[in-house]
Amino acid sequence: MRIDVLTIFPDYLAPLDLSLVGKARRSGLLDLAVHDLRDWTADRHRTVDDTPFGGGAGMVMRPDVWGEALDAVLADDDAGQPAVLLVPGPGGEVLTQRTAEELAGARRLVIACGRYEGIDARVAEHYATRPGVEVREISIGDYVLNGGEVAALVVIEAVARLLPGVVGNPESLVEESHGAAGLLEYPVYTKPPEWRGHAVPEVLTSGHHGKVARWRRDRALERTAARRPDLLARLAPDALDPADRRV
Ligand SMILES: Nc1cc(-c2cccs2)n[nH]1
Repeated sequence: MRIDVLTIFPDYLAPLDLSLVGKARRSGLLDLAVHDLRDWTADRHRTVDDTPFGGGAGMVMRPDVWGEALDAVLADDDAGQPAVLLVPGPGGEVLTQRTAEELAGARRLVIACGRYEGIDARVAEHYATRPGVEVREISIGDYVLNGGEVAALVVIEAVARLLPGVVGNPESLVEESHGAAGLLEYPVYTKPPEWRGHAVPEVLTSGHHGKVARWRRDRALERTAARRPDLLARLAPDALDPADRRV
């Protein structure tokens, strides 16, 4: 997968050199480039914004600069791959694990990080008509950030970890919260067996794999019912087996 990020704060994306995403880039599993939007400005001051038509506070990001940048980035591809143009914003579709799974299936993501009061609306309008480009505005939650860079980091991590080969044990993707099982994850423990008077649940040290699996499933169901009953309601009817019903 190829991901291009356009931003006026490239250093905000420095964490993408670290940990699993950094490893995926170095191993070639993920081709990720961060671009400084100001490289496509034409004036001495490298201006990317201007006052809003209709008045009001703040500044709006100029369509001409974004147009030059996006044309250049979209044109730079090996075989005319279709691209998803992601525009982070509080008014977008809220990112869920399902969205991340969908995006992980894309060949290319281009992420346009807005700042100020946002990007001129004609940019999204224009690229939505571009063959081979799908425009999606993405929110990472119902709160307001100062720019799209943090949202880009969240989207990239949620997507990159789903790419084959990025996480060591793909099985762990099934039982994590919001994973394929559709439940919250069960509680986990490691050594020492007793810590400050708290013992590890005996079943986990019994060596009885069937009982451990049942215990974990029960805890995941209990947690989901207590904290996120909405997730239980969404489960496919056949996702719960008779043994689950007793939780
Ligand atoms: N979820 C979310 C995204 C955002 C912003 C993206 C770009 C500017 S503000 N705020 N909240």
